[in-house]
Amino acid sequence: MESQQFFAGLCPNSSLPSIPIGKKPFSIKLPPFSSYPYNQPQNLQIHSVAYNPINIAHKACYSSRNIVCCSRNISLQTKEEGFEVRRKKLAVFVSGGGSNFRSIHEASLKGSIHGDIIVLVTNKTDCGGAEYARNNGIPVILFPKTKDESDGLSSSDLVTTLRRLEVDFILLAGYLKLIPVELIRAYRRSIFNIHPSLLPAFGGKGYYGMKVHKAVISSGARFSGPTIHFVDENYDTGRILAQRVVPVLANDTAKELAARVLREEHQLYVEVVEAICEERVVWREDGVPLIRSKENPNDFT
Ligand SMILES: Nc1nc2c(c(=O)[nH]1)N[C@@H](CN(C=O)c1ccc(C(=O)N[C@@H](CCC(=O)O)C(=O)O)cc1)CN2
Ligand SMILES: NCC(=O)N[C@@H]1O[C@H](COP(=O)([O-])[O-])[C@@H](O)[C@H]1O
Repeated sequence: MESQQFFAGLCPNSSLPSIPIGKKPFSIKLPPFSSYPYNQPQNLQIHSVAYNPINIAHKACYSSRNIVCCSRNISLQTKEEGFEVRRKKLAVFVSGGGSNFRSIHEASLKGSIHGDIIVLVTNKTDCGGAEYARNNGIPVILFPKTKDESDGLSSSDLVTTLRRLEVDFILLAGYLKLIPVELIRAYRRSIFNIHPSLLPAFGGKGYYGMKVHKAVISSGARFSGPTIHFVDENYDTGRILAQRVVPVLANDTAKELAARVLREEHQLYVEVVEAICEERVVWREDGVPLIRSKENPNDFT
């Protein structure tokens, strides 16, 4: 089978070449992989090596049925072949009711998300999300430190704490403060946000909660829906990873539209976090992130 070489979002090196658009990436047959410096599980097929013309570094790209990973020392296995991708550690950031946080937590407990929420971060320790965390034994961290909240963590202390907890991914779910550049640099391609409109429309500073839905209705837009994107230094400008569309009805109130979008958010975020934890996020050559289908490894959304 000719291998397709996509590069899992977990690969530590952003200079990895990704798939050329519309072209099969070149590959060569591997030398006997016993000479490989990678600790490969014996049962995996190594399909090819993608030589990175830029730095001549080469990475073993190997795949099992569902997941391709280009890795240094990440032992990759799939459930179907009796193997297990490492279970991921998640931090969720909230400022309000936390319904997305609850959906993700329930999916983790049910087992569909191959990861655990090990800490909740919030700027409002009395919000609904923080209360749910306390009721479910999830530690709560106050961030950021402000003049009113002096016992909040500083950005550097938050990075240190999340690193010590070995957090793999950060999920923003209704968090209303700007994530500082220190955290973004410490968790490159590992911070995600859900926004309640079809970005890039109706995003940016001032666009949060009901303000978004009111703007959508006022604009006359006929469709809306949630967007999940990577987080960069600015509000809502990171690479889009997933979207869902819902209709905007002629007589919709902002509350009715918000409820319709939120129902989609709960499903979409769980699906995306499942993919993140199963290392099914891959990067197209032009920098667009895609999600590899669990059922058919040749399908991407
Ligand atoms: N560095 C980033 N930080 C955050 C992002 C991001 O994409 N990059 N996303 C936001 C979430 N968000 C939209 O999805 C968002 C949240 C809040 C605001 C906003 O305008 N906030 C107000 C303050 C609101 C408050 O304190 O009650 C403001 O900054 O004036 C816009 C978009 C999370 N962080
Ligand atoms: N711009 C950020 C933003 O508006 N996020 C939105 O806040 C709500 C949080 O609900 P929840 O606390 O019930 O998950 C969600 O609708 C989310 O899209």
